[in-house]
Amino acid sequence: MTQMPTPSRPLRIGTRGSILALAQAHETRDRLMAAHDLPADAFKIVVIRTTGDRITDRPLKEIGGKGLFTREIEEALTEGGIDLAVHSMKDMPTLQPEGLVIDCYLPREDVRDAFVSLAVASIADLPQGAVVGSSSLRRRAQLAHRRPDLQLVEFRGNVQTRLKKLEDGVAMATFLAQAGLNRMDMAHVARGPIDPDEMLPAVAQGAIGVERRRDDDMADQLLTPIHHAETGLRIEAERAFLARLDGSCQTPIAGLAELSGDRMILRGEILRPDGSEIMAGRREGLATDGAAMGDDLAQELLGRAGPGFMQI
Ligand SMILES: NCc1[nH]cc(CCC(=O)O)c1CC(=O)O
Repeated sequence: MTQMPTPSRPLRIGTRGSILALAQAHETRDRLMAAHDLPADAFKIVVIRTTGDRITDRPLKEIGGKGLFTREIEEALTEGGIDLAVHSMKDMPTLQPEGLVIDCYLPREDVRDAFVSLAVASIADLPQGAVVGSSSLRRRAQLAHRRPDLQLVEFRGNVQTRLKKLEDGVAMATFLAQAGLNRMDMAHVARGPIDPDEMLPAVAQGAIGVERRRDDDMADQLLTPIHHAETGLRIEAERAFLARLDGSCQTPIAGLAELSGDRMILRGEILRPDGSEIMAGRREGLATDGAAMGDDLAQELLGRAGPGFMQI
């Protein structure tokens, strides 16, 4: 336990207001309380509404731009309205604004996608031509690649909205991150996680990062004992892979780093949005070399794909 100065005011933790985001903010607060033996009222959770929360009637890829779920939160952090920001790393742009840094990661949850259906137990059990709901470019492309017979429809909204759509017969199945379901105690709504060999997850899926102002030494000291180093190494590798590819958020990208002792295996893939083509590869090396492995793997895939691949 570190000896912390008694804060003269509560430490403000910024988050989105969704049930999942609040669960993540509370987990962060609880870990900080335990690490520093601080009471709950040493912290204040501040809910911030983002562009992605406001616009619910259009697919996110149409709204475009990076950081739909994070921009307003980062602005509040920069301006000093909050002291920490808790993020799903999956939603984070690869670069943080000047003056902000993410160097604290909580232990990663399940990285896998979950299959959700009231009718069938798995992708393989979906009948020919079945309708599947997803607005994720990656999941749509991966599914189209595996099962070109399926019909894809846009599906947005929170878990409840999506389950209602399944009940109403809008689609026979959909996908959610297993991590989000676990954190909301809602794993029972899914049929179970999908093996990454079948559907490679999004970069940083299941990982929570805590952002702070770079020059805020108090925040740095607070966060150091709750940082999970293994998660940090994996996210560093996956995000280096993403950063090299990231020219357009219109390209389906998947990536997953796994550790075995001091070794890391990084898998990555890029797909055509219609699933007609996939470029996949892997790197193995020292866990501490993840950033170089990610960058190198991305360059290999870009080279194999050729210049036209990343544009639609
Ligand atoms: N794109 C929204 C989003 N951002 C993070 C999660 C889930 C939690 C996580 O991956 O950490 C989700 C929902 C989902 O994909 O089902």
